[in-house]
Amino acid sequence: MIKLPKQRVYLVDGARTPFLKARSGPGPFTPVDLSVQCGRPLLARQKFDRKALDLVILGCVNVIADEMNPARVAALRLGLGEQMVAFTMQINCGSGMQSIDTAYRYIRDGSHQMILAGGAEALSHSPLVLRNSAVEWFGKMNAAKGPLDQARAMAGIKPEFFKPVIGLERGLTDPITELNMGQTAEVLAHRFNIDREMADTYAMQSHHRLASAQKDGTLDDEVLPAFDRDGTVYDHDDGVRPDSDMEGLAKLKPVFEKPYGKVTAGNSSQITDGASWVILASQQAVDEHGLEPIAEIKDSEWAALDPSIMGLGPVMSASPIVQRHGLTLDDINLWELNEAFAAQLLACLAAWEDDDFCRELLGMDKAFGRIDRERLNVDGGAISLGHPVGTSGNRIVLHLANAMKKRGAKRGIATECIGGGLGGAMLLEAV
Ligand SMILES: CC(=O)SCCNC(=O)CCNC(=O)[C@H](O)C(C)(C)COP(=O)(O)OP(=O)(O)OC[C@H]1O[C@@H](n2cnc3c(N)ncnc32)[C@H](O)[C@@H]1OP(=O)(O)O
Repeated sequence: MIKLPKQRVYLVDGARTPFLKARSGPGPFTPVDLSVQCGRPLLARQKFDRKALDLVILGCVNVIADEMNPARVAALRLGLGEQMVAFTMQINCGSGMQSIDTAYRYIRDGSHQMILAGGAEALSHSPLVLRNSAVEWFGKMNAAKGPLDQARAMAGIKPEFFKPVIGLERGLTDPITELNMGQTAEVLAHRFNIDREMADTYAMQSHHRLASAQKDGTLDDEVLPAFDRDGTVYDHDDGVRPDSDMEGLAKLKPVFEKPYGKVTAGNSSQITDGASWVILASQQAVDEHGLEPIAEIKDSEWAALDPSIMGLGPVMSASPIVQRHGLTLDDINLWELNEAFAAQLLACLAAWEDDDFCRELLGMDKAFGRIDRERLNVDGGAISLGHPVGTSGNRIVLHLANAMKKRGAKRGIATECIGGGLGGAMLLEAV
């Protein structure tokens, strides 16, 4: 058997679009448009020739019909040439991290030197799935020959045809448990006693942190403006509410469990469009092209758990990484834990502090420990900037690398929960 050399893998640069809140209709950009919008300026600022890239991988949950394999469509629109191999990955909210992990493993194992790995999602363009009777009716309409046939087919129209089976909830219901993602957060709020005040306090902090990062220029290299065909410029994450306060948050009614639930529009991640790319390179590519890495990727882990408590995916995936490196939670200087819901994130923190949970699910003899809140999601997260599901995993790795560099942090973990009962985590180290 051929044994390939293990190479060190570096994150050398990355960028994303602003995250744009999905409003009533389709937003200005499709997943590929978003990928091209941030991919073009990202590649333009590199020293290396585009031909030095070996592969393009893109995570995307809701692929749209005229952009099948969006990775390849984006690669061609980015001018990466007909020879560029490009594939798309789907593992729900883990898609954008899975693209980085796959790139990391290819480079580490020696088969590739430099890979463009991204995530793209336009939730405002999510396909509407119609019931079979409606699809049959559209088929008859299409096949109708002549006005009489058409009139006959038209007469069969029913109002129910216009009610999608999967519609504006955008595929956010788990098919096995039939729980909406928000309901899984309610399960965790109940299990770990997360009350409304705790969830709202966390949500308010997310908005304040993002607002301050936007103001002080922290995101300037990371978030590149996007331009639509009318010349409108989109230059910031537009879901942020800098003036968010406890009074306003407290007025919101629970959305997923009425009337006593804890999860509201204010303490949930937002439905958003956005894309993100990172460039990963081997030591050889770094030396050859004179690149300046931001961080080194040291390890990754995927975990599976009961879909109804999928929100604990970060605990199940990040813990084994910390353990196998002989570290404690306190040795991790920065955390990016995707804010699917405030209650879900707080439940993860509570689980790590819970003797019973750590015994039962992590096989430890007591609680793992406490994560310092000042090291967690330091510049906001999906509650304030939104959660384009196929993109977020990519964004949190990119932002973790940038935040580690800015703050001189030695180690960081990016981790997220994944609908369907999975979790993903990556360990980064300063270079
Ligand atoms: C594995 C995983 O990652 S699972 C997670 C996957 N993602 C999800 O499940 C998405 C979860 N989020 C959602 O489904 C949606 O955001 C919902 C259903 C919770 C809310 O949807 P919407 O009602 O469209 O939310 P919207 O952001 O428009 O807020 C509704 C109202 O709440 C109020 N509101 C929202 N945030 C705040 C806030 N911080 N302060 C005060 N009021 C607020 C506003 O009044 C707003 O209406 P307005 O802006 O028109 O005045």
